[in-house]
Amino acid sequence: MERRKVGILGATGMVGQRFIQLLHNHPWFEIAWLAASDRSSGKRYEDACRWKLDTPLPANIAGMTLMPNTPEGTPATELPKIIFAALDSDVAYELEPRFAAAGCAVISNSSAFRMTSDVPLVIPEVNADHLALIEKQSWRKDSGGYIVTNPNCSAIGLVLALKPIHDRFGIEKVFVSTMQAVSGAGYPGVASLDILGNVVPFIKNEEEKMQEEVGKLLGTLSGDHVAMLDAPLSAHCNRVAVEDGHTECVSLKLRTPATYEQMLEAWAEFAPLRGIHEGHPLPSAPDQPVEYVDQVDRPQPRLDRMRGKGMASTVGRLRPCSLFDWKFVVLSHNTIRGAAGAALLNAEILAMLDKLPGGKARSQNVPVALKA
Ligand SMILES: NC(=O)C1=CN([C@@H]2O[C@H](COP(=O)(O)OP(=O)(O)OC[C@H]3O[C@@H](n4cnc5c(N)ncnc54)[C@H](OP(=O)(O)O)[C@@H]3O)[C@@H](O)[C@H]2O)C=CC1
Ligand SMILES: N[C@@H](CC(=O)OP(=O)(O)O)C(=O)O
Repeated sequence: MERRKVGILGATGMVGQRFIQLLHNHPWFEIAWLAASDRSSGKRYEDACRWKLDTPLPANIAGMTLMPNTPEGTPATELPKIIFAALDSDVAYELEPRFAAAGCAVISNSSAFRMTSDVPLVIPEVNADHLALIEKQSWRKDSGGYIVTNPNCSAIGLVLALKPIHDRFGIEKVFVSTMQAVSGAGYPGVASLDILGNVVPFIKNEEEKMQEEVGKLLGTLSGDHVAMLDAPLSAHCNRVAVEDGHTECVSLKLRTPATYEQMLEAWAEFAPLRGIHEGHPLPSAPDQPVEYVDQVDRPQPRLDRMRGKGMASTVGRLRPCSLFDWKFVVLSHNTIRGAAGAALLNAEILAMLDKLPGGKARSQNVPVALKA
């Protein structure tokens, strides 16, 4: 089957590189267009980018020329209708709407529009029904284009672990303290003299983003907006000297009591995309979105971040909490499940729902709950 052409905005950055890695040999999508800042425009990708991943830069990408970063900079017939965006939020704020207005599906990583009422903030296993909001966007009505976002990298791992618990027992309040990898700050990111042998107890805007995004992700779609989850969350966010993988210590108060076995059962049985998997797999979806590890000293970033090819959220150390009900540790890969892999999964579910511009349905077998 012919693959759909896609573009990457911010292709030279940490998340842009992950997009290239994850899209290499993707069964549904093919990279046809790359752009970054004006500094990079017109250069060959291998000359503009400092490739930082542990797999080789694909040869077909190395020689591609970076295009201007506006839709007008590329002839309309050559501009892909699916754009993965990995831009800093101030740049995204300006550029993403221009691509949506030009008829592109903008699958964004950035925080710029996550909390905008008609923009879906989506983790497919958690709230795929929120994708219906794209139909409320003026770009969609005018040109067919739209913006869909994935959450902050710390919010994603946490919400995957919270969702099955919330569905069964209800969440009343959450306290979370993070230990976030340096790759989360992009490249070159945090200076080595600031982070080596050190912990930095501040990441700009991170605590605020976690607090509000969790409310939207676990909220309820109500017509043209999402009614936020009514449960307070307090976050402490810290930068630690880890390369990849965000670790989070979580304490939870539930609305109805749950036993240890019931908590583990909720995580083990959480497989909302499995029905879709059976006939028409989403290529990037992990079979088990939340994996529980029994060992007393896990999860650990180096040992557990690649579970589910970097798309699983790993939970461990479930134990009673003397302040709330339960406490545990969550780990997820910040540039795969927390960024490029999350966006790719959003694009895959949009393809399956036949919502990508210029496409045709991947499946006749879309579960009723997802028929947005
Ligand atoms: N790293 C992570 O773990 C996560 C990151 N994110 C978000 O993803 C986005 C990208 O992050 P990350 O890849 O880490 O950042 P980087 O700093 O590594 O990369 C930034 C990218 O944006 C490009 N860029 C910079 N200025 C402009 C401009 N004016 N116009 C067009 N392109 C521009 C850069 O191009 P050039 O090389 O030419 O300068 C580069 O490709 C951010 O919004 C970030 O918050 C989200 C979740 C996790
Ligand atoms: N701020 C995160 C990464 C990130 O870019 O978050 P966001 O996508 O919300 O801007 C970190 O430093 O680890």
